[in-house]
Amino acid sequence: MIDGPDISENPDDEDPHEGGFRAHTAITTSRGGPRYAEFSEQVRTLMDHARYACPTPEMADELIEDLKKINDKLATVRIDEWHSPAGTRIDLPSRGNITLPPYEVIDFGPDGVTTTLTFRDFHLGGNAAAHGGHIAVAFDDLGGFASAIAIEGVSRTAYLTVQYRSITPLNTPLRARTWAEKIEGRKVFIKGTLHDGDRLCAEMDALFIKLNPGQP
Ligand SMILES: CCCCC/C=C\C/C=C\C/C=C\C/C=C\CCCC(=O)SCCNC(=O)CCNC(=O)[C@H](O)C(C)(C)COP(=O)(O)OP(=O)(O)OC[C@H]1O[C@@H](n2cnc3c(N)ncnc32)[C@H](O)[C@@H]1OP(=O)(O)O
Repeated sequence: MIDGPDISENPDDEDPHEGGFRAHTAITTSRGGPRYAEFSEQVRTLMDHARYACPTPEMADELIEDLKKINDKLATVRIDEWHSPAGTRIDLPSRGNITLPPYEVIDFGPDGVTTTLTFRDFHLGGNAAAHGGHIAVAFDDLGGFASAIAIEGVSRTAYLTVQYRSITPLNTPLRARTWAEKIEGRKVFIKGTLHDGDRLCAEMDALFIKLNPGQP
């Protein structure tokens, strides 16, 4: 174990979860192999292009065949969620989880978590701005991160409110910050901000509940 949240350094060597959630914060750097970062980036680029693509019927025919091959290949290496690299690779943006908009951790500790977060073409809401749902997704993960640091354990979101203050641009490195404002028993009150330079794009107010051992 290392200092900080209840972290398992060898999540493959033990029962990796209790109830319906991880018992520990699983951290890895080698799952998926040395080129897993490039693999993730190619998937993200595919998602970005697909969001804006308007293929000709002929190209759609070709793409469907190509994508079927890739999906068939990926299906052969599907494993359970507890052992998948996605979400545990702390050396990669958003811990290698392509579900999340990519963020890079600048700093984390008792004062919270600071990251550089970039919404990409895939996260388009409209008019070159990020979709509000994706902003909430980012806040949920970064809020969970700040909560994990604050309580040195695993928690789950009870509520999460976002105030959208100004347009959140795509393909622009933004500054996201989350921190625990107050802890009352199992209740962890988390705040968050998202800035484009000095401009406030969004704010978060959330409650995370520390899970009891074995809680589903
Ligand atoms: C570069 C280096 C990096 C190093 C990395 C290191 C660490 C990484 C760390 C961490 C990993 C990062 C991120 C974390 C990942 C993901 C975060 C996303 C999390 C989620 O995406 S998670 C999915 C969405 N989430 C749900 O799916 C929840 C569904 N739900 C439930 O599972 C239950 O509902 C639950 C468990 C929430 C509570 O249930 P429960 O039975 O345990 O507790 P109970 O109901 O007794 O409530 C206890 C007290 O909270 C109050 N309370 C409860 N709910 C409230 C509400 N809504 N509003 C106001 N107060 C509320 C009660 O009133 C009571 O208060 P009081 O004690 O005062 O009476």
